[in-house]
Amino acid sequence: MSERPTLVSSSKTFGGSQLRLRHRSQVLHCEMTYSVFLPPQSLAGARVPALYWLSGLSSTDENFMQKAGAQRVAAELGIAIVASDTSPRGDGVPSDPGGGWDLGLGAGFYVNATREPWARNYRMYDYVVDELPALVEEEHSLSDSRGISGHSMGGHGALVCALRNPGRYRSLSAFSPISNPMRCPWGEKAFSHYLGSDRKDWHEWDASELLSGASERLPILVDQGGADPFLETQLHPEALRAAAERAGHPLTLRMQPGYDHSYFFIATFIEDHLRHHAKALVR
Ligand SMILES: N[C@@H](CCC(=O)N[C@@H](CSC=O)C(=O)NCC(=O)O)C(=O)O
Repeated sequence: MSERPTLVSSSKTFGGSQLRLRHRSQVLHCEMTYSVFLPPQSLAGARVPALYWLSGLSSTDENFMQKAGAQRVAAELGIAIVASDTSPRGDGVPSDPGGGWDLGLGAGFYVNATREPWARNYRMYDYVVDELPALVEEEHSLSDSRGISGHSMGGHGALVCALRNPGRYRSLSAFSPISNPMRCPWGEKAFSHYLGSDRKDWHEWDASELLSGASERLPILVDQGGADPFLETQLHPEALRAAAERAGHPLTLRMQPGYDHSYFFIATFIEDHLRHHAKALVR
């Protein structure tokens, strides 16, 4: 069990609390910061469900909380939101030797790295699936009714975390996910560093590969901007659609004409995602 987090900041919003906290991660061997929105129902003593949010490349725990505009509807629905950082951080944590923003700091890809120099710190999968929920459920009196969502690299993370852990999440969605990381430049770069060059080891971290063997058919909502500059090179939602059709997996993939990859797009459709999650989380 991790030691108790310390409060970095606290602001009242929509009758709830927007908090930022730091703690020592046993899994990542570094200090980590996370953000949590607690709805008014939580402050009144209810043990509320939580939506876990995973952000994309170059983000921290703050991007979603500051830009997505999720708090008003989360307060109405009585859902907490927990946003993780996107990689381990701090002195001694390695990053991209080439100085890129698609590997290393801000780019943990929500996998457990097996290769050096990454293996000691880069265990974001264990962090977001196990360590962080255990910590926040205890610290903020959240229920173990969990949903998961994310954007781009975080959309990939949300899909993989849910598909690998039947029963752990009650709801799943993603914005512009990297749907087939084994077959796009961002994923190939990250996986070859974190997991090594044997592509057989990559399958278990690729949502389009995992769908066929999924033992749970959790409905997935995906929104994808039609004017996203990364759509054709990096994201490949058509691979996820094809895998879902082959597997008979319930996927609602909505192409949204004219929208790009930014948080302006996420802010436009976040309410639909929160209501999708609430159907499974709020009883
Ligand atoms: N740092 C880069 C921009 C990288 C970028 O576009 N990141 C996206 C996620 S991309 C896939 O994971 C993002 O969410 N950025 C944060 C934000 O608040 O928009 C650059 O400077 O070009």
